[in-house]
Amino acid sequence: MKKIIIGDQIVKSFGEGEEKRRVLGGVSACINEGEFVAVMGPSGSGKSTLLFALSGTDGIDGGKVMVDGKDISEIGETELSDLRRSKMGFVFQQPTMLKNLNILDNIILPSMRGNRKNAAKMTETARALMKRVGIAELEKRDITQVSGGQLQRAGICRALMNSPKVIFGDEPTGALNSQTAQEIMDLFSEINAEGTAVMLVTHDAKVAARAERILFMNDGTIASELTLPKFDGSNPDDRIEKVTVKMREIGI
Ligand SMILES: Nc1ncnc2c1ncn2[C@@H]1O[C@H](COP(=O)(O)OP(=O)(O)OP(=O)(O)O)[C@@H](O)[C@H]1O
Repeated sequence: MKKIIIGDQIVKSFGEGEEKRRVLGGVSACINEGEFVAVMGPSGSGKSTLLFALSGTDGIDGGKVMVDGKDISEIGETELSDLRRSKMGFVFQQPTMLKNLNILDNIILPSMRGNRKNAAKMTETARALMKRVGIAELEKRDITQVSGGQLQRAGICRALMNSPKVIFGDEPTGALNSQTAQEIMDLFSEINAEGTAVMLVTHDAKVAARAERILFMNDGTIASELTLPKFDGSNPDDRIEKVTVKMREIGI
């Protein structure tokens, strides 16, 4: 299977001098085309740091990250940001959106950079995505006039604007009630079933159980891995049970 992202022996530290702390201690992890990967582990184990390293959002101190066959340390800032914009989408716990723009413009804005000529096409794409995730009627609303779940749907539209090869999510359901979280996870599963790879950082076994590979981090390393069949909606409870058993086994 083709690997879209390869992280090889990634080392990352924060702080200086005596305060310096190694957060990733030589982590190797990849994302295959169309794969759904979850990253679990205790708070502070390095999950988000790994996500930011693999997506080229943050630099690393050692090792290598390859995106679509390119070593990202060997390309300039502009090429890296183009690569991130064209191949990756990002969904966070709470989408950061601009208060003075409506939902539609917030979805379009990040993909417009350097591409103003395509405004009509972008609007068309955004409208199709909004319809698809069930928020078509909200395009003119301010971001303060929608629910947390609706805002997260808008965040997912924004992440999908450039048809990325991979979507990264950092606790995308962390701020949602369980019903809305389930709906958002259904959306991630659908997006993945259509061929987009997904990597989600989560503390929630229910969320991780949607993945086909779960990386369990501990203290800056991948302590264990669990593989499940691709999610097709069947046996959700069995999958969650497998994840929780594994979590207990490795003590997280
Ligand atoms: N920009 C930063 N500057 C300094 N320390 C940082 C920075 N980002 C992360 N850290 C530290 O690195 C460690 C790992 O952080 P990270 O956010 O990757 O953990 P995590 O497993 O995602 O945790 P959580 O589940 O709480 O989100 C933590 O001790 C954190 O305080």
